[in-house]
Amino acid sequence: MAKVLVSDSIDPVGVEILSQVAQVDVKTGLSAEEIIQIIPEYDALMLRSSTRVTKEIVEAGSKLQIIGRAGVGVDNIDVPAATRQGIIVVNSPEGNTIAAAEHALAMMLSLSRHIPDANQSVKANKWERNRFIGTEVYKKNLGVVGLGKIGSHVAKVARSLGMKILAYDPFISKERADQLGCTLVDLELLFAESDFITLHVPKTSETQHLIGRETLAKMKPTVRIINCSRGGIIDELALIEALESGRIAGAALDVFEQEPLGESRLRELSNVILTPHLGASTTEAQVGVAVDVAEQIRDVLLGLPARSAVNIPGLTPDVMEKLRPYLQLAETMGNLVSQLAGGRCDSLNVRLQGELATKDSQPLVVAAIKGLLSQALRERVNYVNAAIEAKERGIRVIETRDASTRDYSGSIHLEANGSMGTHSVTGALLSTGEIRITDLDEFPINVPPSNHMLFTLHQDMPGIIGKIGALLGSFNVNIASMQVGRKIIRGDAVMALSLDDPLPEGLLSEITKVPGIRDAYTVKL
Ligand SMILES: NC(=O)C1=CN([C@@H]2O[C@H](COP(=O)(O)OP(=O)(O)OC[C@H]3O[C@@H](n4cnc5c(N)ncnc54)[C@H](O)[C@@H]3O)[C@@H](O)[C@H]2O)C=CC1
Ligand SMILES: O=C(O)CCC(=O)C(=O)O
Repeated sequence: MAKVLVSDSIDPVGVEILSQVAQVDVKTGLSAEEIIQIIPEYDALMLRSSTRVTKEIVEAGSKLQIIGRAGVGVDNIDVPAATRQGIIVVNSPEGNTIAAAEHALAMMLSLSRHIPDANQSVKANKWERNRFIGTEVYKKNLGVVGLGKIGSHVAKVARSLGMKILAYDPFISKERADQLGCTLVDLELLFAESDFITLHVPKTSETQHLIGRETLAKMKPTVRIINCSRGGIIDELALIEALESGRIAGAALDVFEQEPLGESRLRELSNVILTPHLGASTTEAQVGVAVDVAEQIRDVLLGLPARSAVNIPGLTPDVMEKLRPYLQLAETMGNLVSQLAGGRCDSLNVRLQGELATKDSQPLVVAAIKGLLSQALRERVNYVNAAIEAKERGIRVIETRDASTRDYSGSIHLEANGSMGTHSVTGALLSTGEIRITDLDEFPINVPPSNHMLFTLHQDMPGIIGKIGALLGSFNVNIASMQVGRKIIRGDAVMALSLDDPLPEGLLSEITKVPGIRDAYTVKL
């Protein structure tokens, strides 16, 4: 019989479901070393946010088929390590949405009316009515950073409280924001104009310290900040300083850079409310996430696909086998075109060409959408939810198939319309299986994708390539390869450069100032 280790406390209904197919051991509070000792016996691991699934744990789990996170964020699991080991990682993308949104709203109202302090005062036999003068949220600006599932629900409820919602989410269309009654603004404006700011973004390298000393300095002195997303999105030390100096009015935190919260000056501040990562802690959410994840673990142990795998597509093995090399191609092209078009795309045209123009190549469309959304949703987007996510974000996906062949037996052409205009790319595979970008904005090129890329649209004229090379050199950026594509001599052309180093800040705008350069884009693949 299969064995499942449940390493954090989950609702008993989850254990019941798992017990249908496996022996279930609930062992909470184990250290990493203790988990490493016992994990080789287990086929599945189920956890919440307390267990940190490190690379060492993953590598010790020689029998592990699946790791289930009873919640949304998988930042406590080394997903790349699990993927390398062929372990499916699943989560519950929606099970605790309402709970987390309601916690953020409760934190906002508690802050504005001093509920925790007033409660303590009455319990200490005091009656301090003048000490707890609050502030109304009605007609105030609420800045919502991250307008995904939780952020959207917060926005909806806050609107009914009479608040004006300013939202920042580079991956959400204006139409979707309009539907929610939110005004999409840039982060600068959101920070400057908000009376309350609530964070609902995943923890990524982009969101790490999204709020820090510099950004806090731009906020109103009356602003109150709520963080029910992840610790580390706010620079805790900078926040403490801003609260201590009265630079901002208050903060309510459910999540921390270190959990459980250790020694911290936060505990001494009267303008701060702290909760111990309770966002998902409602009876309903705990049942929801436990059922959602336990069912997926049960299914995978029975050899069935998982519905919310964050790292492995839930495709049937035979389709997967046939399309595998092209899935990566479609995903890379989706990622590339999303970065060229700007995050907020409202349409994606997918043209499957040559031998890919068949009915069962549908997963390639999904893979292209997954790539398109990967900048916004990271590991949260998968082959199962990509199409729904695109629909919810107001992205129109148009598929066409063209069986005629050109230089390659099969190729994928994508065109996306986003905040930086309409851009297109085509990609194909060499006989070795390597990916080539064969067309950019209808200009023929032939370059492999690489980690750091620079694309320019320019006028084909003598000296321009040298100028770009010299400019990059003066910033110590090494060029790995370079290609130019043009249709007519001295007409419009594109340049595609693979770089060994990321482009330093400010260099892109210098490039666009070079005479003859019309546009320049950096891309990370
Ligand atoms: N405190 C708690 O107990 C809980 C915390 N969470 C946290 O809340 C986060 C959000 O959850 P959901 O709304 O379900 O996720 P979601 O994926 O539906 O929404 C996240 C949104 O953030 C946006 N985003 C990504 N990068 C961004 C950036 N750099 N700037 C602005 N927006 C960006 C995405 O476009 C997306 O719309 C989760 O990642 C998790 O870390 C979730 C549940 C419970
Ligand atoms: O398991 C929990 O209570 C935390 C939930 C959470 O942070 C998440 O779902 O991302």
